[in-house]
Amino acid sequence: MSWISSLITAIQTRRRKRRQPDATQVSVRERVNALRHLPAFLRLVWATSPALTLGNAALRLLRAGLPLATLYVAKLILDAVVDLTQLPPEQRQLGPVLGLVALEFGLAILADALGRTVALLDSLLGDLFANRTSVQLMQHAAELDLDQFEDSAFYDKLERARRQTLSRTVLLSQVLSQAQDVITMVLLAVGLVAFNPWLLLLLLLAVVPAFLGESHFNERSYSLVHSWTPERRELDYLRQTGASDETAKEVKIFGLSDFLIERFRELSENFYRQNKVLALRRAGWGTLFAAVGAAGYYGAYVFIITQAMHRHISVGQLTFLAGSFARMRSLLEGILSRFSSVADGALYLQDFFDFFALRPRIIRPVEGVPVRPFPRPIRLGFEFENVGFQYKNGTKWAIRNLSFTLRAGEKLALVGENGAGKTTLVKLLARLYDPAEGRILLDGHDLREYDPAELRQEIGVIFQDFVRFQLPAGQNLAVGRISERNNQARIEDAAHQSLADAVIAKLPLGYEQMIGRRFNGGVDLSGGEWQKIALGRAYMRDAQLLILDEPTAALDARAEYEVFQRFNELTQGKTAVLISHRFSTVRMADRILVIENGQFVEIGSHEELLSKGGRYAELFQLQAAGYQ
Ligand SMILES: Nc1ncnc2c1ncn2[C@@H]1O[C@H](COP(=O)(O)OP(=O)(O)OP(=O)(O)O)[C@@H](O)[C@H]1O
Repeated sequence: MSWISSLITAIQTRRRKRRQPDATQVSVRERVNALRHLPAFLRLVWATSPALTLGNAALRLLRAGLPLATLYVAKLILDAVVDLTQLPPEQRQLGPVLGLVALEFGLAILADALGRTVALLDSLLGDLFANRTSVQLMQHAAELDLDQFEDSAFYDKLERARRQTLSRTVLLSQVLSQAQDVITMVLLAVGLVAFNPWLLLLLLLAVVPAFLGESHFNERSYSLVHSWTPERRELDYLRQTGASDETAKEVKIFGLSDFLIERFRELSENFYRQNKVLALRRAGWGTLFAAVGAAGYYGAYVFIITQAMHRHISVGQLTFLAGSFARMRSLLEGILSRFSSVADGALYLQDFFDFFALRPRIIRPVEGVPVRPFPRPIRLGFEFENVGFQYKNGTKWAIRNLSFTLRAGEKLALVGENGAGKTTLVKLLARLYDPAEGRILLDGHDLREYDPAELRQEIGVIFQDFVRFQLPAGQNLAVGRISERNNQARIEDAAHQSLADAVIAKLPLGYEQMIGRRFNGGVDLSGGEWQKIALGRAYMRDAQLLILDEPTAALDARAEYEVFQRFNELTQGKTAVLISHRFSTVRMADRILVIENGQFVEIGSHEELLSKGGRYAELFQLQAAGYQ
């Protein structure tokens, strides 16, 4: 049911929060500022493949000079033909003209070949770049702290960074094409300025309004998309919830599809309406600016024709100038409108770099300096000293003023009602979070003095909401110690200890059988069978502290009894924490810690606590009465 409650919370938060469209708009300055990310972006591209980047740049440079060369050869051809027509027929030599035509033909072939090669290099480089950045994204996400994942602003950032993988490869070819076109433009401009500098001014007047219009609308469009990130996340969530194997059962039983579809429709139509207004205005203004551009072009054309009529320029020059003016106009339009999309892409880069700028807080105390080595074996154990912790998005303390000792080698059971703080305590032990108050000591030293990676290696935790990996059965166990994934004997041993061996024996392909429904040929397991597999992961681990957080809730009574019998035998001398709501399991522990509302209530052995007649005794009798 957790997905339903998160959906309802999401909807309620959305409704409470009346969005102010202007608050998220991106200013021109921000867009231009975002261009500062381009050097870092190009460094990433270079690091992806220096050879492809260099090859691409060199070929584009060559390609940039071709339009000018082609126009010039065309001018030479026309002038030569006009000259020939002035001569008597017997003196007309076609040879030089044909030579020039052959040259232009060669240039055309070269331009085509270069264009294709550049496109090929772009796509190869783009693919490599997308792969590399996706890997980096995953690597960085893996380094971040758990509470960063629980923050919705972080999630939006992650989603934007992830979504933009494809557009970053588009941005790459846009930036490179932009550089190429600017070079072509400068070369053509030199020719135009030499003839008449006013033509250049006319050209700018024709194109700049279109550019400003284009950037304005791009900006609005980015703002709209940006401000809609949470809603898009919700749309994805609704789409997935409405049609996925995981939710189908409850959606059907509770008749939720109309509720989900209605919400989807409401959100998507709202977005459509806002987007439509923008698209219509963009199309209207775009047409107007294009007309201004055309007027500028034809004005210049008339001017050049008059110059030719008065014989100030030759026919060859006429075509050269008209051709280069037309070419420059389309180049300039392209450059200016691409400038908007490059600035747009650069804004997305900001999300990308913002994501990479997030730093985890739970790290080795001082990078590079040796940290306190993890004790092998643990001598004294763990000590909670007035520990307090509140979740970032929590409204109250999940744990407060908690002090107790988990002695080395003891089996400690945690007892408390739902929401008492048992799982939170375990997460603090594994340093998925750090306490906000007090401290946790390991053998007398603050847990923060140890390397968190080493600490986690020494701790094996199986959570109640363990992950059902869509992997073959053997690999699903091996995730407990992934470096041993090829050690079949160890996997089978772990399966035997967690009773998963009997489950796997029934699978058609045994340890090779894909489990879970997502992939072809996958076989799903029952809740209890999955738990046996997950428990096996604890035995794959060679940890000094084992924590089982209600991993047996779905097991039948006999299986749970057997699991814990084995667990006791197999963890002789090891420190262990068990969380269970079943007192038949809890009583097997050496000591039991009872917590309520995140606070210490009592600690002692089953017998001690029973004879004390406190909270534990009360809960125990309550459950025992249920069985009578
Ligand atoms: N990620 C989270 N963000 C915000 N609050 C949380 C989060 N996880 C747990 N809480 C809150 O912290 C408190 C303690 O939760 P915890 O999961 O530790 O309880 P528990 O004793 O393990 O409960 P259960 O027996 O139901 O598993 C609860 O009030 C819970 O709502």
